[in-house]
Amino acid sequence: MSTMVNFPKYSHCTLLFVQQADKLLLGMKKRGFGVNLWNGFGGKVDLNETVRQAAIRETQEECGITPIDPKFLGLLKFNMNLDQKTIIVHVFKSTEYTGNITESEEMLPKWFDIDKINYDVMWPDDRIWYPDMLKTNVFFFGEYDFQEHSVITSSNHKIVKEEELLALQKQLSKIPLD
Ligand SMILES: Nc1[nH]c(=O)nc2c1ncn2[C@H]1C[C@H](O)[C@@H](COP(=O)(O)OP(=O)(O)OP(=O)(O)O)O1
Repeated sequence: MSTMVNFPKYSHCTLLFVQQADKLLLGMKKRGFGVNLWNGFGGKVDLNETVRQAAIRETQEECGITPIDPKFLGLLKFNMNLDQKTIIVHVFKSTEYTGNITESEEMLPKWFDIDKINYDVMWPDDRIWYPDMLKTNVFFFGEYDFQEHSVITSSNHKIVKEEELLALQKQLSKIPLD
């Protein structure tokens, strides 16, 4: 049975991927939440910015590039029992970018062959939703309960229509997408 909960504390975050042909750009988090794990680029949405602006800014800050026309693909809701908070993550993907990929204090960027992504060195939910994120024109919603940061106690991943995703975004986040 699902134990999905809503904690009073919400944190609104972004996660952006750059995918080109059979390659995906990931970064290894060098400090803070999710340290040593490989993931897309992102962080918390600041006051007075839209979610999409935050996704672009975080990518610029973390790996030096500006993603072009990031597509909003998915929403992830993480109930973190240990911290008694819910993290809402907005997932974006771009195929083009400007600038040079550079290491930052926060992230070590690296291109991966999509068929060689090692989910053992990533957040445990990633192996569930990355396969859909890597497709084209697939939209998804997922909710995950975490006991500790590395243990998922229940999960619910589903593919949704783009309109449903936009409606869910409005429902779960007070911050406008654009
Ligand atoms: N279970 C999970 N699976 C996943 O793939 N990414 C997760 C995740 N939980 C959090 N993230 C990602 C989303 C977001 O990009 C990032 C949020 O971490 P933080 O809030 O610590 O961000 P930052 O360290 O960049 O903080 P700021 O720069 O202060 O915003 O971690």
